[in-house]
Amino acid sequence: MNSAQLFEIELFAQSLVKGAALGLYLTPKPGLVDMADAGAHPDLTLAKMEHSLEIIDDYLAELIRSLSDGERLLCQAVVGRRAEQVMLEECGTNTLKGYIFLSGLLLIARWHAGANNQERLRQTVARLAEEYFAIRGEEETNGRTARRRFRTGGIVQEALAGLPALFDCAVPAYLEGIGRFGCFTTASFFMLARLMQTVEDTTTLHRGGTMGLARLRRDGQSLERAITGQGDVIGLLTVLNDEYVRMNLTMGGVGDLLCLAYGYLTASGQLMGDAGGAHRSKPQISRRRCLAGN
Ligand SMILES: CC(C)(COP(=O)(O)OP(=O)(O)OC[C@H]1O[C@@H](n2cnc3c(N)ncnc32)[C@H](O[C@H]2O[C@H](COP(=O)(O)OP(=O)(O)OP(=O)(O)O)[C@@H](O)[C@H]2O)[C@@H]1O)[C@@H](O)C(=O)NCCC(=O)NCCS
Ligand SMILES: Nc1ncnc2[nH]cnc12
Repeated sequence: MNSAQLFEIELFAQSLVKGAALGLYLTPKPGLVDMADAGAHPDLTLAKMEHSLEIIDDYLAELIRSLSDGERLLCQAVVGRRAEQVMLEECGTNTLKGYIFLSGLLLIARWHAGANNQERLRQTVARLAEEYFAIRGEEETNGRTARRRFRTGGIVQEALAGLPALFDCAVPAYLEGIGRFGCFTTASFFMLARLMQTVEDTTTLHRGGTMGLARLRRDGQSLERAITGQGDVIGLLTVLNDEYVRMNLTMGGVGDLLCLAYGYLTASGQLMGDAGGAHRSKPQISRRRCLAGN
């Protein structure tokens, strides 16, 4: 390992931490913690989530140490488990459990894949996930129960398939949003809308069953329609958040994948649509269509 490689992977890790912060601060998000409230998570606060960002930062740094020491995946899995425990002990609850796994897997894959090549990265994620789930002992988690009960793949299938919700859904949606609306916030809600329509979120299934997931899909469609039809997007999201709080409905998997997409977009220089191949030109910022400017 040379210093350029180390510098690159450290930048990648920083992007993943930044991604988690961007995902957290996007407001409003139905059911999730944001700057306005804790959504349908009475056990969470913004301060606890912010503390989780520090834990993620330390955890990714520890993963880099393990990788640069040439350790095997099994050791990185131990580092991940430790981070889950630290989060439980210091925050008193699961804050970003899914993100610990997803960001760690993507970082490890980036290390092994070398260059910033999306196809190679996806294949490496899938290969590592296969290796990881072959050695991992099963435990009784909400996710496992939901996967069994609702015959769904959840985070396990997402990882084994090379993160399609990230590469086929969230990233293209964000870039399409930037191209169409020229606005970070609108593109972000567009990405959120698509994720809501796509992710097999086991936290939603655990809280609300198949009806809950169907509701998420419908709300994702309504959100997309509001964005493309220039409706009251913030108003809609605020109403949905109130309803999710009342119904005890959430979408932790969508939240994690939103954070991961921001992280990947940052790392690949595409967050502002101004680098990374397909989107080299600066977006045309139209204040009329930009929610942030309203
Ligand atoms: C592989 C593991 C991540 C274990 O996963 P499993 O599904 O068995 O366990 P869960 O405890 O359910 O955690 C999975 C979390 O993943 C998020 N998620 C859900 N669906 C998806 C999806 N389709 N795609 C991606 N991600 C998804 C979700 O995380 C968010 O929700 C959390 C809140 O969840 P929970 O505590 O269940 O919610 P509540 O309803 O509040 O619970 P109760 O109070 O009712 O009990 C929140 O933290 C978000 O992050 C799922 O929770 C894994 O544990 C593992 O193997 N880890 C190993 C170590 C590691 O990370 N290694 C890294 C490198 S190898
Ligand atoms: N903002 C958020 N609130 C609750 N769980 C989450 N998982 C990922 N992001 C989240």
